[in-house]
Amino acid sequence: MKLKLNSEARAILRAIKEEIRRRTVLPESSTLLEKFEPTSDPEEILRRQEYFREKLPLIKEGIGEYIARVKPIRFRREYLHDRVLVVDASELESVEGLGLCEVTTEPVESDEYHIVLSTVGYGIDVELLPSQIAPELYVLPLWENRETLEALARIGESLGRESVAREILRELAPLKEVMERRRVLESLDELVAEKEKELNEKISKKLESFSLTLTGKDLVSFLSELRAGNYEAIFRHFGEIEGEILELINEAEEGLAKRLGITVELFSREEVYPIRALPERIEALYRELERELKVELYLRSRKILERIAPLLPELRKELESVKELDFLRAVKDFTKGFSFPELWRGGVAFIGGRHLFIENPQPVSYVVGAKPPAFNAPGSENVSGEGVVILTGANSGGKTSLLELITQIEVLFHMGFPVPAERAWLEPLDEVFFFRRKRSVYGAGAFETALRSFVRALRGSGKKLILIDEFEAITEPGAAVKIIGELLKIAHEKGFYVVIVSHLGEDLKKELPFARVDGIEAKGLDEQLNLVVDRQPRFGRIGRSTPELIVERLARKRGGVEREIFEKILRAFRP
Ligand SMILES: Nc1ncnc2c1ncn2[C@@H]1O[C@H](COP(=O)(O)OP(=O)(O)OP(=O)(O)O)[C@@H](O)[C@H]1O
Repeated sequence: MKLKLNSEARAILRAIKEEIRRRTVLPESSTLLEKFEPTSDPEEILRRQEYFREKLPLIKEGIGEYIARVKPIRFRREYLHDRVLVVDASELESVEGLGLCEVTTEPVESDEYHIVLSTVGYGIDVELLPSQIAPELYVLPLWENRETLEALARIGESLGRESVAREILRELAPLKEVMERRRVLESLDELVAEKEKELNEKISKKLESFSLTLTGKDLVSFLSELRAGNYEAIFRHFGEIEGEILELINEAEEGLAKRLGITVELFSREEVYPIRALPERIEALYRELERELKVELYLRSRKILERIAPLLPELRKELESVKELDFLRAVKDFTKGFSFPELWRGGVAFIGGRHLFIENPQPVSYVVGAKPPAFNAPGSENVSGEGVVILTGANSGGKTSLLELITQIEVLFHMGFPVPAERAWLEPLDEVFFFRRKRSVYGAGAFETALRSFVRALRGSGKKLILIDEFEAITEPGAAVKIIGELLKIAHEKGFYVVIVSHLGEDLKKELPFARVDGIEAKGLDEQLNLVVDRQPRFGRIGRSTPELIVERLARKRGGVEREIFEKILRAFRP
């Protein structure tokens, strides 16, 4: 049973949804709003209230930051070109269906592929399961989404439970080393170039200091050796430096080996200076490392997956529930200070209602229909269960805003949400109509349209709330009294709840003894003749209008003949 809303009431529903939507941080969370379409079913309203009562308190401050860091984790089926699977002919068909990698029944040259898997003993033993053939397809997306896992773990903590994401993160830890080596591999060229430069700088320094030592005492003995034809000694001298250079080369290669986790022989020993890393050796090193890392990654992934595979369904659930948490967080933020309305069989009543879209609104209490025993707004003794109310009062007093507030409260109530009021008593309705004032459109067209929609609202039966903002603006006051009078009689007979804004309170009251007339009034005028309005309507009292207040003020301020005239005018307002 959906609550029916006319187009202007629906616009308020849309505005409310937008408020919640803009508070969510994930793109899909607001789809949950679909589950909270306004309903007329009291049971369903209570169920939703129960849900929010239970869930909203669980949402802790700061959880939004983690929610924002949760990205979807996508596991994609990919064809892996780096491996081959050697199987028995009988298995061929079913395994090709998996579409994960090359499959053959013949033994293969191991150079062709980095990884050779087999069910028949030609490579790494596997069963024909995606998790054994291509475990990286599961493990790598998780590794790449560590931030999401970490955020999930934090969200779990904030909810007081351990997320499976924490466990998955722990299991993924052994991948770190392989992934680091992969990174190093990717920058192998730069790394080698850097080492090469460093090495040549060291050698060049050595050579400089070597030439320096020759200029000293050494030079004399060097020359005498030369004169004596003792070349052996001279070569020994050079040999010494050569040994030192070789040592530097070894050192550089050892440094690289440490980072790459593999023995390395890259630099040519033929030339002395500058030393060059041989491109074909770099290439060979790259290939060797690549293969080793692929195999290593495969083996570790397989082992990790064995342990985390049972956790993945739960992870999926947790990821899904983040949307709900995001939604709840948005609702919690939007409904801060709101309260859950009580189900009530007598119309609409609330204490301290706060308009959603007015900044720092003056809280307003209001009642249409039966008055709840605890409804204690000032002046409520003048309320005696009227279902039809005529709302009168000063221009810009807040009449339209009050109709909006009533609609907001009704819409939120029927969505199962808390409402912006200290306390509220609300009856589940079948239909809510909100007719805004049609601004200064005179003429038969607008009048006809408005009249037709009112009559449509009055058709049929059921629980209805009809809010009408100043209908007389589009017709003549005399005619308006007759029309409104008849419409409200019908509404009264059918037991519909109506609030109608009108300046014709006086005349309508005469026609409609069953209706209550409320008034929003100015507390007075400030120095600039501006109204100081009390937004709280007075129950059962016609509101004085702006012109009346201005006349009153002038009557009080002026003296002599003028004052007499002003007082005369003022008396005309108060028959
Ligand atoms: N409860 C409130 N607290 C604070 N400001 C309010 C409140 N209600 C209305 N206002 C402000 O008063 C101004 C006039 O409100 P509104 O348009 O509802 O008055 P109105 O009585 O319908 O006026 P009119 O007679 O011109 O139709 C608006 O700027 C609105 O933001």
